[in-house]
Amino acid sequence: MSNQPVNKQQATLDIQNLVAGYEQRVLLRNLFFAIPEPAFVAIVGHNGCGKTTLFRVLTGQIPYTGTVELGGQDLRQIARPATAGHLAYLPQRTTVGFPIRVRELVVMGRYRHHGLLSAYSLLDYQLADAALARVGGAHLAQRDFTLLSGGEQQLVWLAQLSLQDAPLYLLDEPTQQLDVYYRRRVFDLLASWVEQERKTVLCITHDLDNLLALPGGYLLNLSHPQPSLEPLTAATVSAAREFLESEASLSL
Ligand SMILES: Nc1ncnc2c1ncn2[C@@H]1O[C@H](COP(=O)(O)OP(=O)(O)OP(=O)(O)O)[C@@H](O)[C@H]1O
Repeated sequence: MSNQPVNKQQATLDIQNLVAGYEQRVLLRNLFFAIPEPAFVAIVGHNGCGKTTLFRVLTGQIPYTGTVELGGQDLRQIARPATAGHLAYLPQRTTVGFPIRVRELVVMGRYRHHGLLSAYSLLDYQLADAALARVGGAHLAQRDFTLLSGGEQQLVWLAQLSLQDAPLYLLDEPTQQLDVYYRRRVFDLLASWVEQERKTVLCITHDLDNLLALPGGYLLNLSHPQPSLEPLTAATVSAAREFLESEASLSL
């Protein structure tokens, strides 16, 4: 296994004939897609169709057949993709079991520059404050993270994630617990990661309404019998909604 430095010019993902699941249950069947340029990709589909399972493949947590390349490198050759800086991952649920100030948690997004528990510099804290401000969470900086609401905690994780500076971001329902204002704000933030920082953002979401306002990208419907990347437009989002709302799509 090698952890070669990430080539930032190849911030793409290439998946060929991916098959993955659990024991007797195959959830991802012969999946093919390639993201040639930094882009926003909305991953939609029914509960249990395999969206998080795809992220478990990409983060090296479960076995698979087929090939997956991150930035031109075979995923099988990368020991821990997140630790090595190839990607940053925000799971659906993340808990912290001890009291910690929000600012201290956010600054840990700089861990690859320092190690998780080493001393962070003034610059690191300035970056952490700026990241919190960008998600609309500046007022939370001195609060105890464990006492925040679920939505406030989600904003803090997004701020921490933005400091990780990886070419590929995997977000599992990042707006799940947020109110309507912050949902819009988070999607705008993700769009800015693509446009201004040239990141690729894979975002699992059931929030189809907010996808309509995004400036572009792709849609991947994993409930479809043969999922493929489609351009993210009002027409494709409406078609995906119609498909997912139909009784027939559940039995496919
Ligand atoms: N470790 C496991 N062993 C066996 N089955 C599992 C395991 N983890 C998940 N599953 C099952 O695999 C299926 C797909 O799970 P996954 O988390 O990928 O769904 P999802 O598309 O992300 O759903 P949701 O929208 O509800 O989050 C589910 O039925 C789940 O119960």
